[in-house]
Amino acid sequence: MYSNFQNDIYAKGMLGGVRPAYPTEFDGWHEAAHQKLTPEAYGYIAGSAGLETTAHANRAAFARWEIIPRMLRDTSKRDTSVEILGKRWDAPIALAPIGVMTIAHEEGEVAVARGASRRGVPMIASTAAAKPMEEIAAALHDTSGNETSGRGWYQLYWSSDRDVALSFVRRAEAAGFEAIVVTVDTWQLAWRPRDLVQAFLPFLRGEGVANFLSDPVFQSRLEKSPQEDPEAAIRLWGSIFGNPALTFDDIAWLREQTSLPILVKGIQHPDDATACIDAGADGVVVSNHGGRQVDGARASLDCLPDIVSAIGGSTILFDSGVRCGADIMKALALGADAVLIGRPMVYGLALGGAEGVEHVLQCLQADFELNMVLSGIGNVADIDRTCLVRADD
Ligand SMILES: Cc1cc2nc3c(=O)[nH]c(=O)nc-3n(C[C@H](O)[C@H](O)[C@H](O)COP(=O)(O)O)c2cc1C
Ligand SMILES: CC(C)CC(=O)C(=O)O
Repeated sequence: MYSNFQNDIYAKGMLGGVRPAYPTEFDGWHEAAHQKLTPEAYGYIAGSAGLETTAHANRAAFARWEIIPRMLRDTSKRDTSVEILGKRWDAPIALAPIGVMTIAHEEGEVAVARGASRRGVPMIASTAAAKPMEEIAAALHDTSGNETSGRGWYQLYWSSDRDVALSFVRRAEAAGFEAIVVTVDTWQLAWRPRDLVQAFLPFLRGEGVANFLSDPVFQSRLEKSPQEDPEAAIRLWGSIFGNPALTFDDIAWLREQTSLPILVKGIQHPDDATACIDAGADGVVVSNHGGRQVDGARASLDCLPDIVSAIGGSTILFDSGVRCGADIMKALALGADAVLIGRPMVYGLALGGAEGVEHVLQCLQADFELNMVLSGIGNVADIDRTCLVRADD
């Protein structure tokens, strides 16, 4: 039971005089991480596009839904597990793909992988990770210590050099990642004022390009190795990173290249969701990239119900604005199969590396479980639209 964590905290405090090493909710993680991070790293992580209207809308959308807890329902048996793409997850939570995590902590995605596997939470490793995917996979699957083997998916930023994109998929298969998540909303960075005013883009100093620099196909495009001529390697990265020409036909093409499940991340319109499934994807991630791409875009949570109506039965994951157990419950009630945790995890990483990630996940798992059972629901499958009302009704 995840909620044993609550008892542990009280017992350690009252019997041993020890308080938790880190805050236990989002604002606390955010504030403490703000103190620790460099101004540039904080701006990159916390910032969003434009006036950050969409980032705020993501949160406001959660506030427009309210849970009506039901009483006197037997919740003595509780089950937070879900089945996603044929695999059982202990909780409806995975880690969102987040690039260049060495700006938050020196061990970057390796620490994220360790924290995630200790909590049994699947991790989606980003193409823009600061560590090569093989290193992340090794950390995920490392069962030394008391870690259990973790579960990983690979997030593909689809290069305009298709052979590089395919090489990433082949490497992901070989490294044991269990699904490919194609992110389609960020083939170019949006107007991000916090980064612009600090003129900060970590990739240009070689952070977050490890998957490219270590890739044999990428290397074959260079005259000299990335070690011999790092500047030329970064220039090539900049020119082939994203692919504005991508269409649903490419998703259909990818379907023929790999037997791994494919999810398309960054979907906000029900017709796009339908087209992804028609092209052979197994599901989508409803997401506006945490408000980091199209400022003025609709809140991600508000996009969810129409997409569920359009492609219900396919796998539907959700992110953008998930901060606490109640948010997880609301997203599930509106039809998501599971949610992805973004910034809360990054702040945990900044605070304490693998231990900080583990702590944040443990808090979210306990908070979710308690929210669910105290609402009179013993099983994730029973979370549905009847749990919620609109705040303005
Ligand atoms: C610092 C940072 C880096 C990110 N890098 C990636 C990435 O490499 N690939 C990707 O698909 N999404 C990336 N995202 C988006 C997340 O996967 C996710 O959609 C977003 O964080 C959800 O919003 P939230 O953190 O506000 O909940 C990034 C987000 C942040 C904050
Ligand atoms: C475009 C990537 C390199 C990173 C990303 O997804 C982000 O900063 O939101």
